[in-house]
Amino acid sequence: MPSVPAQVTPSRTAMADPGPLHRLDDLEAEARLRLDPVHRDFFAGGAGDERTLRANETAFDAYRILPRVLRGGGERDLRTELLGETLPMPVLVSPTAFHRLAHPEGEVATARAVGAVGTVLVVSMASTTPIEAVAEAIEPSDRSARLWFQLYPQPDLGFTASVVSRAEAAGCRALVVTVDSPVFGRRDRDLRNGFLDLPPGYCCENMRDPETGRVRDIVMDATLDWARIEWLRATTRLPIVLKGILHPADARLAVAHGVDAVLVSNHGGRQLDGVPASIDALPAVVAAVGGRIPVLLDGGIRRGTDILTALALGAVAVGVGRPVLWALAARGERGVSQLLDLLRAELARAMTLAGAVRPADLTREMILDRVPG
Ligand SMILES: Cc1cc2nc3c(=O)[nH]c(=O)nc-3n(C[C@H](O)[C@H](O)[C@H](O)COP(=O)(O)O)c2cc1C
Ligand SMILES: O=C(O)C(=O)c1ccccc1
Repeated sequence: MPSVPAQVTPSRTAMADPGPLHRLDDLEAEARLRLDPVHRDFFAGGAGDERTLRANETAFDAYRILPRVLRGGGERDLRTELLGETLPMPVLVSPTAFHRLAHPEGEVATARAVGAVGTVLVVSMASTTPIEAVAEAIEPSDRSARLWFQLYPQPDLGFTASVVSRAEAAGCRALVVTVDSPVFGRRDRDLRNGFLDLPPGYCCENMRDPETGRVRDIVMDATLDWARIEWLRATTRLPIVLKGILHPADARLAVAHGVDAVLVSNHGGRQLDGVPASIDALPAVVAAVGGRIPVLLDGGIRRGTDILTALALGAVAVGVGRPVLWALAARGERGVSQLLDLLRAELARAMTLAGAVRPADLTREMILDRVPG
């Protein structure tokens, strides 16, 4: 029998081509081998007992797809209109912090991969690469790629305005304002691991003060209210997306305040534990918005069939968070490309099998809900 080396942790330099990607789950397993366990817990974890974190994925089990047959149509057309632009598919990359903890190339690798596919990367305010460098990473030939900027509005309005100006100047096409975080969620894994801050050598580059060069801490602001959304509306001409809407009454208020889109999200189960899975909160928000603005969703999207279910329940597009971090940690830029290609292929196949040529063909009647496990 050949001897097996005791050292199983693959080194990055020695890594052979990982080959094709058949299953999104494989990325998480590969990432686990490569990540510092403390960072892995930060990426994987949720708030409290992680009930919402688990629910985001398992809630999809209660929905079944009722396909239509004999509808023909040939090749699928996944193009999606969103905020005045055409995306190649209804999938965005949701904002996640600290990509350089997943891979040395960090947000630059993510941006190159998303750029090549031509969809939207929502760059986190807690990015470990400055927004300008993320924008530069996208090849000029990938001009259809878009960056949106995720903002935690800071109590210092002048500083908030300067961050928004930076995002505008870097070419970001929308502002995604996270509204589910008036305070940081309590995450037991991070507390137990003592993960409180970035390791030396890393920082939230978008928090650098334009005058002093000092990097500020991100403040989760419990005074944030609708008046601040009005202030933002008057501060920027960029479209505003509110991220973290779950209650239909808030969706109505968002429309009333001239917001351009809402993103149904529970922050991947990292803020208030015990809130519904995103997919379960979606139908009521869609009903409240009544088609006046687009509704997006993130949380627990792992399969093309999950995307199909969300679109049929009224989302215009979905975001993926953790899968991108696993892809980046496991395989770098190539992993993120493979992940997006896999989701696109799975969605196209699911739509073909369900008899939908375009996302608009996916309707509420094609989903059976409350199916017992
Ligand atoms: C490690 C990590 C960091 C995140 N950082 C941010 C952030 O900086 N800003 C934000 O609005 N949301 C952040 N999120 C939430 C994601 O944007 C998204 O809502 C969530 O990950 C979607 O769920 P999924 O991971 O199941 O796809 C983060 C999520 C994770 C897992
Ligand atoms: O961890 C998060 O979910 C998150 O949103 C965040 C925000 C600021 C800094 C680090 C992470």
